[in-house]
Parts: sequence; C-alpha cells; structure tokens
Amino acid sequence: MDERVERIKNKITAYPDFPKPGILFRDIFSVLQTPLVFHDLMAVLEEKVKSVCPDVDIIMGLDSRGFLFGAPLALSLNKPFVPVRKRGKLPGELKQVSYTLEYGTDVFEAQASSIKQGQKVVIVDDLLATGGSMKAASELVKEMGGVVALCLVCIELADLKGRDKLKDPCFPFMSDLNVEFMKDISFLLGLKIEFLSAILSYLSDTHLPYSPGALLSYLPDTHLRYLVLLTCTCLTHLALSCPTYLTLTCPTHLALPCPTYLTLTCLTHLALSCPTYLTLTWRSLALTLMPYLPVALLPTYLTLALLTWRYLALLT
Ligand SMILES: O=P(O)(O)OC[C@H]1O[C@H](OP(=O)(O)OP(=O)(O)O)[C@H](O)[C@@H]1O
Ligand SMILES: Nc1ncnc2[nH]cnc12
Repeated sequence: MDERVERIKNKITAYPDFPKPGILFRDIFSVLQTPLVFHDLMAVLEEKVKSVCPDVDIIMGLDSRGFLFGAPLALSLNKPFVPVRKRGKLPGELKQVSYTLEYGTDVFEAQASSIKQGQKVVIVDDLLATGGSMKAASELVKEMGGVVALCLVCIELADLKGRDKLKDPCFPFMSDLNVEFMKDISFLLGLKIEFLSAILSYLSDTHLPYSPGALLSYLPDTHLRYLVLLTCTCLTHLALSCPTYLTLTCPTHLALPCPTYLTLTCLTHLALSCPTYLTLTWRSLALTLMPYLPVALLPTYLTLALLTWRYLALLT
C-alpha cells in the first residue's frame, strides 16, 4: 500500500457510539493536526483528480468536512471551489435537494449560478457511509447542468455499500467497515472495539495474502458473512502474531455463540500452527468434518478452507 495512505490511516481515530449509539465515528480532523500527513492526503487527492479528470472545471466540497479538503484541492489545481451547504446557510438564488445519511436526514443547497451548463465537477468529501450525501450532491450538480466527473472521498465504509447508490465514478482511497458487526466481533473475541478497529486497519492488502472483500460474496447471509470472515481474519492475525493468546481465548469466546465456526476457525488455527500436519491431513479432515456441517454452511466452509489454503501457500 502507498506509504502515504498508511500514514493517513494511522491518524484516523474511531470513536464508538458517536454521535448516536451504534455508530463508529471516524474522526478525520486528527489528520489535519499533522502537517506532513495533511500534505500526504492532499497529494493523494490531487494525483487522483489529475489522472482521472485532468480537464475538471470545478471542485465542489460538501458541508462541512468536505470543505477541509475541497478548498485546498481547488487551490492547488487552480480551479474554482463551489460549496454545497446544509439548508439556510447560503445567500442568493439556490438549488436544493433533500437526502438521508448514516445518522439522519438533511437538505443540501448550492448557489444556482455556481455551475455552468456542461462543466465537469469533482465532488469532494471526507467520508462515504450510506452514500446519501454524495448521491444528493451528484443530483444537485446534474440539476444545475453540470457533469459529475468524479466523487472523491477519503474513507469509504464499505459494508454500507454507499458506492452502489452512485451512478458516477467514485474513488475512496481507504476502505473501512461499519460498526454493527464490529460490535459482534469484538464481543465474540473479547476485544475492545478500538483494538479490533486497529487490527482491521492493519489487515490491509500488504499484510494479507488475500483481500477479504473479494471473498465475501461466497458466504451466506450478510451478518454471518462478516462475522465469519472477520473472526477468521482476526484469529488468523492473532495466531500469527500471538499464538498463545489465541489458544487461551479462542474456545471460550467462540464456543457459545457459534460452535460450528469454532471448528472452522480452529482449522485455520491448526493450519497456522502446524501447516505440515494440515497439508498432509487436510483432505481427510475436511471430508470427516463435512457431514457435520449444515448444508447452508458449505459455502462458508469452502471459503474458510480456501483462506486456509491461501495461508498455507504463503507460509510454506
Ligand atoms: O454517506 P452518508 O451516509 O451520506 O454520510 C457521509 C456524510 O456524513 C458526514 O457529514 P455530516 O452530515 O455528519 O456533516 P459534517 O461534515 O458537517 O460533520 C460526512 O462528512 C459525509 O458528508
Ligand atoms: N461513521 C461515520 N464517521 C464519521 N463520519 C460519518 N458520516 C456518516 N457516518 C460517519
């Protein structure tokens, strides 16, 4: 991964239950406190705009955190900056659109004359959650006669699938996960949510031989999918970094809520602690366990087997 993105990621702090219970709030202001990292972030954004739409006409920032990055980006690209503000803050003739976001509803407004017919607009914001804000801004641009060239965000909360709502090209340079199942996982593993969040950000492409996201679609049911996958990746990570901890904590935390997954994750653990044994016996183990697994869980099982196999390939 780009070293700059790594530095930015390390600066973003996650606060559980803010501004409402159940939301894991990513605080991007901490990035601004370190000029080097703020420079990194601006450089990444600028490079993306130059590569995707070098002929952009307007940089638009979304109220309010989008202003932090949109305005300096416009300045360094020598383009006009157009703010989209929440209701009641802008004077003059306005265009408006209402929208919902991860923790509420709101109205966006822009000055009617700020975009001319056919102008190419890059919309900048700090974070994409449900995609409600970005979708609304995109609608506003189109209503004003502009063309959305790119939706540019720093963080995407991938599991909220905000990107699916957008018809325009969207570039998030960091993906993270939402809090609902993080809570379940932190409960299952007996880990603090902040610690889990740190582990997950560590599990980037550089550290893992596979991309977790790519395998999600093979697993059943949205909730279980994440549960299994995250449990698996966290345990695998823990097994790699601290096998004794895993041996002590794994059974107690996993046995009660999901005994089947215990078997599966133990297989992963086994694979890690004793790859040769597993390589030799993997097939017979798999065949022995297969009848005990509910048919609906076979895709899960196969996915975990595949993950284990990928780890073995990495380790041997
Ligand atoms: O994808 P969504 O679900 O729409 O959520 C993302 C939006 O939520 C936050 O803004 P917020 O409205 O909290 O305003 P702020 O920037 O002033 O804090 C964030 O800065 C994004 O604009
Ligand atoms: N989880 C989150 N953290 C920070 N800003 C947000 N905007 C919407 N959801 C958010």
